[in-house]
Amino acid sequence: MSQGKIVLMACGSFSPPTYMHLRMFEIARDYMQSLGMGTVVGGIVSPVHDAYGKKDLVASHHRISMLKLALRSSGWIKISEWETQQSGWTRTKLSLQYHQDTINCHMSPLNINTESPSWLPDDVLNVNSIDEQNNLNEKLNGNVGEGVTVKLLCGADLLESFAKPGLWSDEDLETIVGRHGLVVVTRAGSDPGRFIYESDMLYKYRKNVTLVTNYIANEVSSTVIRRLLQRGESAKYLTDDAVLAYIRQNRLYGSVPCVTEYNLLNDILANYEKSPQDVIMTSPEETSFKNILISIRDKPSIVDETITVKRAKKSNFLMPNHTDTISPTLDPKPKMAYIDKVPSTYVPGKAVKIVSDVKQHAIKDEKGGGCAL
Ligand SMILES: Nc1ncnc2c1ncn2[C@@H]1O[C@H](COP(=O)(O)OP(=O)(O)OP(=O)(O)O)[C@@H](O)[C@H]1O
Ligand SMILES: NC(=O)c1ccc[n+]([C@@H]2O[C@H](COP(=O)(O)O)[C@@H](O)[C@H]2O)c1
Repeated sequence: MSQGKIVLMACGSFSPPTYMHLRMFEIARDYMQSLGMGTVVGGIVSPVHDAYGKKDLVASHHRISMLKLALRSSGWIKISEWETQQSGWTRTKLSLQYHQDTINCHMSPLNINTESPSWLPDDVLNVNSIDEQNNLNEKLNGNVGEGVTVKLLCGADLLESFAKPGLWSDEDLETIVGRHGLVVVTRAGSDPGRFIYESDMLYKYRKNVTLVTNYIANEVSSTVIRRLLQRGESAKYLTDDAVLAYIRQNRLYGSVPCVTEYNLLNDILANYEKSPQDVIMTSPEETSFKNILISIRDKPSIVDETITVKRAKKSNFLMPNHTDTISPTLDPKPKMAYIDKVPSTYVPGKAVKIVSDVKQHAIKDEKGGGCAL
C-alpha cells in the first residue's frame, strides 16, 4: 500500500560522512518506489548538535562543510543545519516533527510566496506534478492524506540503540514509529527483523517499519575512516575525495597532510565550490603576471593535468590570479596550483613537473634539470 509522499530524513553525527551514509538514501528510495510504497519526494541529512558530545564529533561547521562536499552531486538530498543551530541537542522526535511541519506549511497554497528553507527538497514543491498512480488511487480511497510524511532513515544499529536503557523515551519512540515511520537499512551483525519481533512497541507498529536489505553490503563507517586517518593510512574510496581533502586541510581526526602532488592539488580544489570565473585569488603580486603552463604529473611519463597559472614578472613567486586562464577550458573543475618559487631560468609556456612535500615545493623543467627549492 502506498504511504503517500515521503521525505527520508537521516539523523546522526556524520563525523565524517561516508559513502554508505549517502547510499542509504539511494537504496531506501529505490526499494520504496519499486514496491509502490510511496513517492519519495526528497531526502534530508540532519547532523546532530555539537552538544551531543559523542567521541570524535568535530564541530558542526566542519561536518556541514564535509556533507556539502559529499552531496554536491545529489539532486534530491539536502542538508538541514536546523539541529546544529538550536541552543543544545534536540531529540529526534522533535527534529522529525519540526521538519515535517515546516514542509507541510510550505506546501500550503497560503505560503506559496514565503521563502523556503535551504534544506527543503526541490520536489516537495512540485509534489502534485509528480504524484504517482499509486498515490492517486490511495488518495481516492481515502488511505493517504495530502501532506508529506517525514520518515526516519537509519541503519540497523540505530534501530537497535532503541533498546539501550535511558537513551530514548518510550513516548518519543512511539511517536517516531507510530506517526512518522522508520526505514531501516540492514547492517552486518544486526538482525533488525528479530529486533522488531522482540519489541512489543515495534511489533505493534510494524506496518510503519520498512526493512531494506542492503544486498551491496558496505561496512564503511565514520569510525573506520577516522581510524585510518589517525594511523596515516589511506581512506580513499570510502568517502568522497573532496571530503578527504577537507579533512587533511583542516587536520581533522588527527590526520596529517599527505605528500603527493595530487593531494596538494586536491586540497586546493576542495576550497573552490564556485565556478572558476567567480574565484579571485588573493595574492601579494596581483599586477604584471605572465602566463606559464604547468603540467601536473602523477608519474614522470604521464601528464595527467595541464593547468595555467600566472607568474609575477618582478619576483620569483608563482600565483594563480584569475582562474579564467584555466586550460583545458571544457573541464568544469577549477584547476590551479600554488608554487612558492620558480627557478629564474624558467621559460613561460614550458611544461613543468611539480614535486611537493609538506615543507617545500620544487619545480623541474621537462628535461628534469630544474632546481629544487
Ligand atoms: N555501513 C552502514 N550501513 C547501514 N547504515 C549505516 C552505515 N553506516 C552508517 N549508517 C547509518 O547512518 C546513520 C548515521 O550514522 P552515524 O553518523 O552514527 O554513522 P556511523 O558511520 O555509524 O558513525 P560512527 O562510526 O562514528 O559511530 C545511522 O542511522 C547509521 O545507522
Ligand atoms: N532520544 C533521542 O531522540 C535520541 C537518543 C539517542 C540518539 N538520538 C539521535 O540518533 C543519532 C545517533 O547518531 P550516532 O549514531 O552518531 O550516535 C543522533 O542524531 C542523535 O540525536 C536520538
